[in-house]
Amino acid sequence: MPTPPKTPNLIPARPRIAVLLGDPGGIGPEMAVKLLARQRNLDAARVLLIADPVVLAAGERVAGVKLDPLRIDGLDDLRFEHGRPTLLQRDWMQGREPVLGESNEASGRASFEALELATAAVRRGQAEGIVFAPLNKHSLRLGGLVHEDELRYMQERFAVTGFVCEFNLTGSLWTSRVTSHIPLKDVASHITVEGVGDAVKIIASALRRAGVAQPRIAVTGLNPHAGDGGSIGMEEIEIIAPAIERLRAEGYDARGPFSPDTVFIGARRGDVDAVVSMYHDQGQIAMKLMGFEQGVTLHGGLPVPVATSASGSAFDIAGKGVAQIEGLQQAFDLCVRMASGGPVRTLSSAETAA
Ligand SMILES: NC(=O)C1=CN([C@@H]2O[C@H](COP(=O)(O)OP(=O)(O)OC[C@H]3O[C@@H](n4cnc5c(N)ncnc54)[C@H](O)[C@@H]3O)[C@@H](O)[C@H]2O)C=CC1
Ligand SMILES: NCC(=O)COP(=O)(O)O
Repeated sequence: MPTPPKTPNLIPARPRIAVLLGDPGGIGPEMAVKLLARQRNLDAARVLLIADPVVLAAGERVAGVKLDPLRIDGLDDLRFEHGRPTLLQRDWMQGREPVLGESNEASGRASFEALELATAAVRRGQAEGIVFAPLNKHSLRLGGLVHEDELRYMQERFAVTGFVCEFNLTGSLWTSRVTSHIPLKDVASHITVEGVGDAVKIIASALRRAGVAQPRIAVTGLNPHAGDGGSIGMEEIEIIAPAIERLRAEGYDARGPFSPDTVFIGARRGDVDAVVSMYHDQGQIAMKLMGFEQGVTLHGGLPVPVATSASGSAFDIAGKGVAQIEGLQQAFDLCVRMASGGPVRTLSSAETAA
């Protein structure tokens, strides 16, 4: 009879994480290769790298590192060896080198197909999480994405009928948003009592899972100065304040509506655990200024953690070898912790370095 391990609690769960290179024309391949060149990441998880070989080779050249993957032919053949990523490669680019610094159909298709394969691995019960290096939404569209964004695409692939929402994390502060990747001119018509309620509830639930028993959630207004008593717009009075009242009656510690331009002053000093904004830039400009390098995006509402860096495809520095990977590292760490049932917060730089 085999001897049971003496210290089972110290054995890492090593969840299976699908890792994607992101947009071939950007810094994603370089970032993903740098991430997987860190031995501690291969010790923490069983990595399934899904990649086009030409894009991977380009990423290796820019990063100045060569990975030593275990190659498999398909998901039916999935296996892992400790300390090496498993590589499932597909010739999406048909042998063509990625064109750095631009969006095009080939890049979009390669990114999109890799995402499709990663969701297939999850659906087949062969991966407990997904981490992708930065995608580019314009390329994705050229490559066939018809959804609002990759989150809504994954929602459909995972047959999630409930509300999904992007979370952006920097340190211990979280944000969610009522609208996400839609034109600014359409935002006001998408702000509803139900939408505000959904965005607060989903982040409250995520924070509770992260160990915050009664999350304090600040809700922004839509208009300058949260409407200034109705003199600069009525959405606060007619929609957002009633939504907050309803949430408070249901037991949520929702506060506001706060002026969108100043809400992060209190949030930064720890007055709240999360900020729910009405649209992308209300939250992301502040979050990126507070911690662009460490920022993480988590795709809330999906059956498994799907995480990426807050930073994007950075076409302006593609191929230069200067891409930082702290955000992607944080995304990977968070995904591994969530997939193995551990704490959900992001770590400080000192903790990450330890
Ligand atoms: N994780 C993801 O998949 C994300 C994807 N995006 C996508 O990226 C595309 C471009 O977005 P932008 O707004 O131009 O923002 P961006 O984050 O790609 O670039 C903004 C600025 O930050 C710099 N930068 C970005 N990442 C860096 C890194 N890792 N190391 C050093 N410098 C870095 C860039 O050089 C640029 O000056 C869009 O299509 C957007 O949808 C944006 C954010 C996250
Ligand atoms: N799905 C990742 C993503 O869209 C991140 O970009 P952002 O819109 O949160 O800036």
